[in-house]
Amino acid sequence: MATAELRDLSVHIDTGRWSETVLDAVDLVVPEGKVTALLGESGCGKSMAAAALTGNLPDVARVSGQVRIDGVAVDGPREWRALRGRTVGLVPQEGVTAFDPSETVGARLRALERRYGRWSIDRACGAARYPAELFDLYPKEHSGGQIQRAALAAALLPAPAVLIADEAAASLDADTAYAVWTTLYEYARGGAAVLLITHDVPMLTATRVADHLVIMRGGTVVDAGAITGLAARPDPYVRGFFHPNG
Ligand SMILES: Nc1ncnc2c1ncn2[C@@H]1O[C@H](COP(=O)(O)OP(=O)(O)OP(=O)(O)O)[C@@H](O)[C@H]1O
Repeated sequence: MATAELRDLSVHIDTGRWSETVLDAVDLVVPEGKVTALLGESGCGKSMAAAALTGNLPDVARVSGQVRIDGVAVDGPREWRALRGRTVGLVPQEGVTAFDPSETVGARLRALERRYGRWSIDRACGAARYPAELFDLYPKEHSGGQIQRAALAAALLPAPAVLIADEAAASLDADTAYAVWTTLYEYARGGAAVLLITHDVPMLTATRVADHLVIMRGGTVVDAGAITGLAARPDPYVRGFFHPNG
């Protein structure tokens, strides 16, 4: 198993049309055996943090600081290629981006099962609540919630030591979302480092799946701790997540 970390990580993006510091000196630790939840307003850099932790930053990004997996700084596409799958897995915010559009989801899942020889398809699809009846469909033929669950199954098949789930339950009904959150909790308890990016604070507070919460704003980490401590903060931005009506 492995811990994933961002150390003093800054990411600057200059597309030519505009330029922005999307992560600014971010320190973030995702420890093994635990669920860490990442919260923050839309556009504050949560998905960029997920991209950094999985070696998926845009090519145009200028990066300083370190990404460490299991204490070792990772740099360069070759190193990331070696880590993806078994060591680091991502459930992307848009599940469809986890798949090749020209291949059915079932074909992709079967290929991952063969390639890694870790979890079985039945186990991964059961844990992700992805029904086998959909195997013959292409990614675009799925609903948002269906392809999100397929993306979770795909990420679980290699049984990664670090699993980053970017709004993995966002398009799901409450019961299915609860089941997916339970899966992520149990997966962490099996020893993995799990980062869960979410806007669903009511589910977070109701389930208590997260051992630790990290709060971002404007590309920086502004606070971190357990739910009870954070919910009692005087800072209106932090407090607002837990008491939306004041
Ligand atoms: N591929 C990209 N290229 C350039 N800039 C990007 C790219 N993806 C995101 N950004 C910019 O990076 C900043 C952070 O975006 P990010 O997707 O990390 O936000 P987020 O906190 O995940 O938001 P949300 O909750 O809405 O998903 C935004 O200002 C966004 O415009």
